[in-house]
This record gives sequence, structure tokens and C-alpha cells, in this order.
Amino acid sequence: MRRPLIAGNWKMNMTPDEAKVFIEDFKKQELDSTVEVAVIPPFVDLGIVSREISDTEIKLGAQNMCWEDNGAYTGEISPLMLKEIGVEYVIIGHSERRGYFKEDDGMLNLKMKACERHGLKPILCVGETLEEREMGLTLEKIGRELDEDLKDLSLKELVIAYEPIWAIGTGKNASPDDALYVIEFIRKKVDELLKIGEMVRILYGGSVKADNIKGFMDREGIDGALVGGASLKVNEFTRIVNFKEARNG
Ligand SMILES: O=C[C@H](O)COP(=O)(O)O
Repeated sequence: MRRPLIAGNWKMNMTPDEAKVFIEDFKKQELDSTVEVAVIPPFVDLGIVSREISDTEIKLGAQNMCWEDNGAYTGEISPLMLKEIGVEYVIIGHSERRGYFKEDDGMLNLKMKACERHGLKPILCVGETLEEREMGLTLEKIGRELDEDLKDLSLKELVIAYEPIWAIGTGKNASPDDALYVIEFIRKKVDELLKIGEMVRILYGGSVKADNIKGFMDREGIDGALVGGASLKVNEFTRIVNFKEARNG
């Protein structure tokens, strides 16, 4: 049985003071304990969030990481730094990193290897652009990303987020059936590559909200969600975590 994971990627939002206020409020909410919850704040918020959640079951994630342990990499943050501060999950290859910051699959593979070396759990993001989707290239693109990003790894714990790029921050989510179709492909592919198809948790991400989460979570095979904008409001994010109580949207 794969435990559902709801992870909130704050992206470049919330100062440390705002993060503290958010977590103080979020901690007071009654959260479904069968669901694993992770918050993924910007680097400068990690210290304060880590302290605030230390007496809870909420997990901490980072949005990015360098592939090296230390050295002359101005502006980067190493796996050792993240581990020491209590980070468990690291997003690798979010489409915003691939696009704006030109992170290619070779670099992402090194980052995945750094996760493996340090026992950090990667949330590897894959997904297609609207153009690739319209040209029928979705599976080919994602298959290639998985081949390259997971090369020469033997990870036992891995999370993949299927995030159609056209659905991110647009309010246009993929339909649960479309998401499941791609997620089933990803599961097969991960099984071929790492033999952990049944264990890997595969999340959907892209305009997930409290009123559409249940549609995704009702599909066996969709193991959770990577939530952006809707993770920035305590009430909305709490309702997403407690999706079992929600009506289908
Ligand atoms: O990491 C999260 C995804 O990019 C989804 O963002 P969104 O929920 O704002 O569409």
C-alpha cells in the first residue's frame, strides 16, 4: 500500500516571518493522519519551518539542491546543508528549474545521484508542454526524461510528480483520466529502470485545488499531489490534505 503524499511547493513565496505565521496556523489544523504531508518552502525559510514542525508529523522538503557536497558553487545549497536542517524531500527538475534556469537532464541525473548518496528522497518532476501534447509527444518526452534522469541509479525510495507544464499555475488541470494514463506509463517505465514500479509514489501536479483533488485521488494509481498556488493558504491546503472528506469537484 502506498501512503498518499500531499506536498506543498511554495515556490518563491513567503518570507521567513510569513512562513512562521503560516506554519503556526497550519499546525493547529486537524489533518488526516493517513496522508503524508510535506511543506516545501524557499531555502531561507527552511530553518524556521524545520523548528516549527519539529513536534509534528509534517515533513520538510527543499525546492532544489546542488549535486556537489561543498565547494566553489556560488549561490548553491548542498545536500549536507539540507540534511542537517531536517530536510527529507527534495524537488528535482521542476519545469521552472528546467525552463528558466536551464537545468538539463545530465545535471538532473547528478542531482538524483546526490539524493541517493545522502539518503534524501527526490520528488522528480516530469511533464510535457502544450505543444508536445498537441503533437502526441507526451509519452516520448516523459520516457526520455525518465531514461536520462534515472540513469545509473538504484534508488529504493522515489517520488515522481507528473506535472503537465501547460497545467501549472494556469487554472487548467489535466483530467484525472488523462493524468492516470500518463502516470501508468511512468510506473511501467520506472519498473523497467529501477524495478520499483509498485513502490514508487507518483503524484499529479498542475492547478490542484480543494475542489478538484478528490477526482485525482479517487483514481487508483495517483498517489498524491504536488500543489503550488493552493498550498499557500492554510484553509485551502488543509482541505486538500483532507481530500477524503471532499466531494468530487
Ligand atoms: O510544484 C507545483 C506545481 O508546479 C503546480 O503548481 P500549481 O498548483 O500552482 O499549478
